[in-house]
Amino acid sequence: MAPIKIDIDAEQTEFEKEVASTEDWWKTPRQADIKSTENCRIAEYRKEEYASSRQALKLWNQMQEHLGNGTYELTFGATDPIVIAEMAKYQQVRTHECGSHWGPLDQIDKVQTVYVSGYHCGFTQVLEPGMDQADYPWDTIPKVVEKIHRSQMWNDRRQHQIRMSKSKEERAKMLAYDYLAPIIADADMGFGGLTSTVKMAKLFVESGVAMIHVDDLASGMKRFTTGQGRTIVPTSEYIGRLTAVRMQFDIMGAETMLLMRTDLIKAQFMTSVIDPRDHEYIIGATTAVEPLTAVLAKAMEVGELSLKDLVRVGDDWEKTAGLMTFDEAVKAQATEEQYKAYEASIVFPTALSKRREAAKKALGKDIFFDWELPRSREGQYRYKWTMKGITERCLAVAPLGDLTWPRMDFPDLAITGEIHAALRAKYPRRLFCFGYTNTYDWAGAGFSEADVKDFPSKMAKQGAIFQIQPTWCVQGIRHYADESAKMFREEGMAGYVRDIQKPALAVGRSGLEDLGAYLTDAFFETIGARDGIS
Ligand SMILES: C[C@](O)(C(=O)O)[C@H](CC(=O)O)C(=O)O
Repeated sequence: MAPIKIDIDAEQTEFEKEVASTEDWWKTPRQADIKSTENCRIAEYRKEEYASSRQALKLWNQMQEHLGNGTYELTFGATDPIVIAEMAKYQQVRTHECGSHWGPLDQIDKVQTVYVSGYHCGFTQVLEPGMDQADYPWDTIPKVVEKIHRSQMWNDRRQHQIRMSKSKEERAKMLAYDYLAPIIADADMGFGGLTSTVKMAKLFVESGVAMIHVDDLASGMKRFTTGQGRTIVPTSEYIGRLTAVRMQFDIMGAETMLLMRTDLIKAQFMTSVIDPRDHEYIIGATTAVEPLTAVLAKAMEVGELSLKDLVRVGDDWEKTAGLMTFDEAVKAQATEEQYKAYEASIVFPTALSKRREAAKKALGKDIFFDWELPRSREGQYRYKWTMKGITERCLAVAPLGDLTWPRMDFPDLAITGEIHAALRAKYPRRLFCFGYTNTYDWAGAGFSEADVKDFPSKMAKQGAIFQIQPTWCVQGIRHYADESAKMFREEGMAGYVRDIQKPALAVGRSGLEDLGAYLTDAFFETIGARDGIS
């Protein structure tokens, strides 16, 4: 291929125009709360028009409305286009007669969006299924989002074709649905190195996603049956992941939204102590015991130990190690005045080395504290989650994205209230997410049915205007599939006609029009292909 001739001055003028337009874009209301990366000088910068931007603006506007009205979006996890098409029937009713005008605000109800769960995709959308370890290829969920978005666009076209084949009088009697619900997808921890995070962010924009969430979990270190569930990465690594996404969205000029999730709540481990912002929360031994790994190695010499056996050996070791944070170790040995003097001399973020110096100065002696001794066989450091630690981390990354999600698998308005208030003290328009789990025992925790009904609106009043039940796509589908399989086994077609076909046809859900029978035939009419019969 022969090189092209470039007018250097014209090229420079065009690039400066692009830079100027990016800086103007960053001043729009949608972008105003975001600290974009100063990357628009990156030569790769090319602002394109993306469906992702259209859908992100739609989602952002929905959120502004919820923020203004004290309402909230509550949706559930799904990946099947048929499920997602049915979800659209519980969204605004749009009448084509008034263009793309949405139904009145009071018609905005829940289920205005679609959530794509990593937990679900890691089992159903991959060649090799598995538990929610986010160990599947990083392009798995972007491809699922693209499939969903294409099906939404197809349904929108199909619906338009049917409607415009009818008279105005007939159309006035027909319901129309907004199939183009914004899609929010689980981007897990960004999938390893920062370049894979950048590529994943690019693929998500090109897939039509409206928003993704990225968390601070360590890759592949979740444990599900031993109670040692969550390992997180240092604050610096978390910031790196989110900055990689922010940079890629900025390079593309995409309006795509970023939901920043932290799994600090109930986290027990951290992969590294490289960031002094985390030192306050790292747990160490305060007695000169053998390293835990040496004790575990000895225990394993006597024979095969299960994970739970190893946890038990670890629990026994803990009783001798005096595990606590450095501040707790100082407090245990200081007088009230000495501890006050110690606290007054440390400012955030204070590395352990500085804390040791401050303690020696305040107490006149060294404090024995060794965070290496409790390290696990995978090298994890012990971590103590605190409200202060969560708030610090959420504040550190807030300007990089749109919403904050301090993930917790138990509904506690006191915890979310404190964290959300701390964020809003600095970022008054901060929006939040809350996710529900499929196993929480609401009744056992004292919630009445009325409490459960009211919980989402109470959470919304704290700013969590985006709420998800991500695992309906596993628990819900299993439940209905189980019922259907049982019905087929026990009653065959009689059960199918009674329980599925009759109620479905009663509301016109034959499946034909939903799968495009009219549109396909319209192709034949247009192409003029005749098979000699029709
Ligand atoms: C939201 C989530 O990331 C998902 O993959 O759906 C999971 C869901 C769950 O485990 O309940 C999560 O919250 O980690």
